[in-house]
Amino acid sequence: MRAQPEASHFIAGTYRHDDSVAPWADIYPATGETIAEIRPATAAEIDAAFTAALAAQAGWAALPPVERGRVLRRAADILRARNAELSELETLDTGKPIQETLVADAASGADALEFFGGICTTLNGETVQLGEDWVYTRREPLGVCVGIGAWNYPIQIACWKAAPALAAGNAMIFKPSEETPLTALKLAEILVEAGAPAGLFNVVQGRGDVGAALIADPRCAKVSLTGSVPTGRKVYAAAAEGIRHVTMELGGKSPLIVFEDADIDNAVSAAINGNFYSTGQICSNGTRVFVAKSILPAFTERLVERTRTARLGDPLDPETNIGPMVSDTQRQKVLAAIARGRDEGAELLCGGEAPEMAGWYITPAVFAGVTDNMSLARDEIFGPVLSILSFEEEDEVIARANDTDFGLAAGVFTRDLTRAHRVVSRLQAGTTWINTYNLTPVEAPFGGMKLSGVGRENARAALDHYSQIKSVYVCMGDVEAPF
Ligand SMILES: NC(=O)c1ccc[n+]([C@@H]2O[C@H](COP(=O)([O-])OP(=O)(O)OC[C@H]3O[C@@H](n4cnc5c(N)ncnc54)[C@H](O)[C@@H]3O)[C@@H](O)[C@H]2O)c1
Repeated sequence: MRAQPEASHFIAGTYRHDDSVAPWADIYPATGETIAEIRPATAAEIDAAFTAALAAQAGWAALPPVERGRVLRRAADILRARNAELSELETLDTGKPIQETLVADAASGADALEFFGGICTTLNGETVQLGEDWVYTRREPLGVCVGIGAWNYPIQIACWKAAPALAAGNAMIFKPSEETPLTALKLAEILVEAGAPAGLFNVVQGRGDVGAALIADPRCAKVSLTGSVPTGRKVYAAAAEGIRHVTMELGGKSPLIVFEDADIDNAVSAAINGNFYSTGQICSNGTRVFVAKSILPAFTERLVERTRTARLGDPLDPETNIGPMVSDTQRQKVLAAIARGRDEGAELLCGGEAPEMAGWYITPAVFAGVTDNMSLARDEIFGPVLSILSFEEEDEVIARANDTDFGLAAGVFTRDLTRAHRVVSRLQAGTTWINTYNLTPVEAPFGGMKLSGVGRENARAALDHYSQIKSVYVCMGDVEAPF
């Protein structure tokens, strides 16, 4: 098997698993070939992960921040040095084209480790003067944090959670998605190589039941989930039992609004990036493309013409820009959403087919004539399906863009400076773009409003979500009492 790790879990600095547990097959989505066999964690392995994490965390939190930061920055350097091999592994696990994984996955994880390795030295409290007396605050770690990942950006998600968690002095137990178990193990190896104490970052494998067992453990101080809204509801409820801290990075149905004065080619590029990158398996995708009526024909023609040039194929070929879906299950869900869209009366202008080739491919689909109540405009599809809706007025499009339970992201294309800021300020979304789409640098907070989530990843904001404030009142005089 091409990508078999030494064992399924990485706990207390070493690989291990219980041979008596039946494995599942980890499959390369482009061929259906089994590339590794992975075993779910047992209760004893989950216990070992908490024991190791707790033991490592106290000493780690006591280090001067600059020393913690140095370890994270070294890990960033190792990730970058191994980018080619990590990218190939990520492509095998997810089916994403190598031209994407080389630039967007381990590379973005390295950015997170470098960024949080730098700013953890600034995680300070404040002093509040109260006459003679004063209060100072300390930003303290939470303890052992649990990270649970989705399958679309496995190593990026692991790094986006581990980097701020460790920077703030916590330990982490990370459970990757069962579809993509491999690269988080590499991150665990690399952190140890960079100088992190054994047990600081552990990886345990499994499905939802293992995730649930991690959250239920009384030693879990926080859970950060990247996943769908239905899973988010379960994880949030489980976390509530133990009053754990939470970060929820959930799904979306985001609007991309193209006004009549937009640069049409740039807007088309953004629509392509915001719908078909990673074969459409991106939470923040702008799947509802609202186009001003006056430019609808020009925009649609250009979009379809360019979408037809997409190159499906072997994800390891550098020329391929559309890989397969992550699993056959996901492909079937997307094909069903496409069929429903046609039944509801939307017009399929191109794509939306499962080509006759090995692997779980779907050609990128563009629908026109989509209206607000169609399932295409309401449900998160999580595949290469773009819907065009037309609009006439600014107020109208803002109201329609906000008419969704999700609120992850939104984009606006216009050359009118004041309109751009005015519209963005009224959109109910946590991550927004003006004249671009889906750029997520580590320096910018990322996360959702409404059902799309709670808390933020990246930027300084993430450190707040991995630390808690202690206030210390300092009395400089005598203590008065009534008797
Ligand atoms: N907002 C973001 O940052 C972001 C990023 C990527 C993906 N997503 C979302 O993720 C979804 C696709 O990923 P997916 O199909 O892997 O999501 P999913 O919700 O099916 O699974 C996510 C993770 O949760 C685990 N899980 C499932 N049930 C659980 C339970 N009861 N307790 C604990 N853990 C449990 C799974 O094993 C997996 O590791 C989409 O909805 C997408 O929008 C969000």
